[in-house]
Amino acid sequence: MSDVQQARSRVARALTIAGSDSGGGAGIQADLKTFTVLNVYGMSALTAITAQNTLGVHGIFNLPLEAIELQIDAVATDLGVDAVKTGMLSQVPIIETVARKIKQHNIPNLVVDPVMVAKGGAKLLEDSSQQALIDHLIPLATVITPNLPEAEVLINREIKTVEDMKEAARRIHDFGAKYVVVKGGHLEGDALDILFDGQTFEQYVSPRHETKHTHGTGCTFSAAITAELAKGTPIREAVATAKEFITCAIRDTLGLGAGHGPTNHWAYNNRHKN
Ligand SMILES: Nc1ncnc2c1ncn2[C@@H]1O[C@H](COP(=O)(O)OP(=O)(O)OP(=O)(O)O)[C@@H](O)[C@H]1O
Ligand SMILES: Cc1ncc(COP(=O)(O)O)c(N)n1
Repeated sequence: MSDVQQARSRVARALTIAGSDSGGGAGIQADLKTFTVLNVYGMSALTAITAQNTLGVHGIFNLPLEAIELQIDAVATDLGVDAVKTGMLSQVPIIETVARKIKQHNIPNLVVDPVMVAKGGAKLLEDSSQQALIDHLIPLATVITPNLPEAEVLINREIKTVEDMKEAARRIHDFGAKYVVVKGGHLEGDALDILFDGQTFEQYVSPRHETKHTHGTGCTFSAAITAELAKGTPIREAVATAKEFITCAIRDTLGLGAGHGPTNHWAYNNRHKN
């Protein structure tokens, strides 16, 4: 086996197809930091550039479809991809292009984070694009990871209780995703997430940390699932690791910025040191 072949057989490779967050807390930047901490080689295909900090989104610049296609082609045809996640895909043609490319390159282990609105309230997915997610991307997904407002939009129904979360998971599973993780970060009480495989439910619970520094929690959580799937970790364990990763990242806050600050991506590796 050549050096290159040996390295390829050792290193798990993950691709994030998402928007850039200049503040580094969410989007591509959060994903690549998470991949690195979990010992996975990270690659990116940018869909948009956002001018963003902890106070909000100050500008959104979608990239041309050709730029998105060529980035995916470049990494898939040379470096190889063991798992891929999608984040901010704001317009219908972007969603269609990304879905087509994932199919064309037969990229395994697709994690769809159906990003719709930033913490500060800025829309990152145009309303007209919601149906395109359901039609084109969710049927390809190994896992989809909606937060409560996203799940409500997808099923057009309010979610107020854990039973509602389970019903949402059932309905979203019917759209064709193999696994659904409904994140309960937006409910009160413990931070409870639910994994549904089409038959059984698994719950992941952690204490809620009272903090405003939760910018990018969803991106980081789904990136951690992606990294674990890239290594071949089974889904239940992958979600458990992601839950521990995000719990540490929220708990050991960095305290950056005047608004919703980023989480601490190093915290997971430091968790046994204190
Ligand atoms: N205050 C908190 N304390 C502990 N865990 C939390 C807290 N807020 C969210 N979580 C956990 O973080 C993960 C992400 O959930 P959340 O619902 O915040 O996603 P999100 O809204 O998509 O995030 P974002 O939009 O900020 O990227 C979940 O595992 C959730 O349970
Ligand atoms: C580029 C990009 N992708 C995703 C999010 C969502 O993260 P949050 O809801 O924490 O603002 C974001 N703000 N920016």
